[in-house]
Amino acid sequence: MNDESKTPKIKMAGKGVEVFYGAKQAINGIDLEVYERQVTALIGPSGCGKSTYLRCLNRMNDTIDICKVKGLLTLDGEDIYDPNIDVVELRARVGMVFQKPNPFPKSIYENITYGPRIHGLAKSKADLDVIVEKSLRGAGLWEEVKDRLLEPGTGLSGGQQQRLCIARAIAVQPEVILMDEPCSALDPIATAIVEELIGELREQYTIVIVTHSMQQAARVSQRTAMFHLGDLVEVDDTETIFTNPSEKRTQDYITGRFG
Ligand SMILES: Nc1ncnc2c1ncn2[C@@H]1O[C@H](COP(=O)(O)OP(=O)(O)OP(=O)(O)O)[C@@H](O)[C@H]1O
Repeated sequence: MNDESKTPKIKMAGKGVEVFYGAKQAINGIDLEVYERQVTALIGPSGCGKSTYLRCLNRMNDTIDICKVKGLLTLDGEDIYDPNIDVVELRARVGMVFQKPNPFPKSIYENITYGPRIHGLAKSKADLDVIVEKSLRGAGLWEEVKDRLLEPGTGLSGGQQQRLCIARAIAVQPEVILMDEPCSALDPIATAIVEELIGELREQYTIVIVTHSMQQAARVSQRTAMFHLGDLVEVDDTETIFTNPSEKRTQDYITGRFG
């Protein structure tokens, strides 16, 4: 093993991150690093700020009027809240998959091609065809939909729709994929398929996932960050968090004593 394989690169970092909704503080000054090509899980009881923190990473909180973000957040060392940052481009580099599958009310094909079109990633229909096949294969959906690409995305099953949303996210060649409880609306079989997919995606992408399921965090992530009441309680290798956490609050949460 060379040094590089031992020390993963920091892909995204937060330093002193505070988030306010009006006068109410939801994140109390968090430092958190996300390593490249790893899955980082954000866990903690309801309302502790997991989704709020996740949304800081691609400035999704900008869409909420009363929300103010302070502190430093970087992507490859670059301040993503710098006024010169193009937010549309940032959200292509840091894509997002939501809790409820939300395909556009358009065909499977158009769901995938919308992003690449607006980002100018394709010059021709042939280019788009390649992107569609590659993205659907990447999301493990190609075999199931290749004969019905012009049918509405909303006609797919819930699990297929979520994989379509993952395909849509990867179609614009992101570097980071944020997932906010991506399996909470899925049945156990669809959940297992998406979890397996997350394992494959991390070979190419950096992933940050919010999950309420301890088992899911343990299965899919390499690092786990425990949140409580707007604080980062601790962050460590997933195995350490689940077998030997440093903090009592983490121990209590993972053993079901609160939350
Ligand atoms: N749009 C909003 N307007 C006002 N307050 C908000 C908004 N979104 C979140 N909050 C508040 O911020 C705090 C953190 O919420 P957040 O959704 O980030 O927590 P969470 O850990 O993701 O919760 P859950 O697990 O229930 O999804 C909560 O007190 C919540 O009520």
